[in-house]
Amino acid sequence: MTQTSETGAAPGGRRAPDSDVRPDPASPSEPGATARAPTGVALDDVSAGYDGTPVLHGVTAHIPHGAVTAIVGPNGAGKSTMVGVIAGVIRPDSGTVTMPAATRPALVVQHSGLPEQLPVTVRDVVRMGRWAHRGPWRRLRRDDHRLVEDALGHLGIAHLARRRLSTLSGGQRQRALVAQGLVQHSDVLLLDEPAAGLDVAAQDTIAAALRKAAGDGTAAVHVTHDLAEADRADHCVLITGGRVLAEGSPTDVLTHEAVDHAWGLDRYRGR
Ligand SMILES: Nc1ncnc2c1ncn2[C@@H]1O[C@H](COP(=O)(O)OP(=O)(O)OP(=O)(O)O)[C@@H](O)[C@H]1O
Repeated sequence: MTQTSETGAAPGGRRAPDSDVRPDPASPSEPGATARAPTGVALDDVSAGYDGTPVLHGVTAHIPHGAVTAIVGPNGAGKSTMVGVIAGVIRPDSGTVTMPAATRPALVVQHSGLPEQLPVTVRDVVRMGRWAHRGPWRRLRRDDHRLVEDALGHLGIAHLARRRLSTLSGGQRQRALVAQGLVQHSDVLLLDEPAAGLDVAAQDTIAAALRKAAGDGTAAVHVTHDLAEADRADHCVLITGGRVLAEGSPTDVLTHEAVDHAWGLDRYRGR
């Protein structure tokens, strides 16, 4: 049984016969399910890329539940590709991704990836997050509406709920997208550079949302270039050149030596 068949492949994403995305039978995923096994998402020797060009090379990593995980690395390291593989929108060429049974990871991309004139309000965008449970354009239930209003509140955008998304600032849009990710109540929440270009208040709001999701038992993952923010995560994966350079607690991973090596700064030392 695989889960990627439900999610489809991203443009250029391919699936090889020896790749697999496996449900973890030990862990439930429906909202309200509380007895999550402390397993998380496991990537085992995953290779993936685009149109025959490899990007990830034998990535093995563990994304724990009930924790905030930061994925860091230089530009082009493969962070978004790794998140895409976990989300199931990029099919591995080989290797396995194991996650809780029936989980549909919630993926939040950057606001800059949205069509400029999308004719939807902020509340519409957040409601769409419930489609994972109800189906597209289906009538939402009272519980769904409550979750939507809660998420609008958590992200500090309740007062913007009736505004068209296209009329908002970048930071406000990003908050709406994170709210959409939150209401999916997935076991696995993936935010790709959620705080890029945002002010300190917006960054704090999104960090708090990640922390809350982790507190609810979710594997809350964010890609970030902010090493101070990564340092506040519970778990950190440092990748460079499509390979995991280090994984573990931020203190263990984000050493001067590892950071210098990953970003190629060691060649500037000693000048
Ligand atoms: N849709 C795509 N088609 C082809 N190549 C791609 C695609 N998306 C990314 N790549 C390539 O894959 C490599 C890794 O890209 P990826 O976006 O995963 O890196 P990243 O670590 O997230 O980078 P950044 O920090 O710059 O966002 C890069 O060389 C990039 O050019």
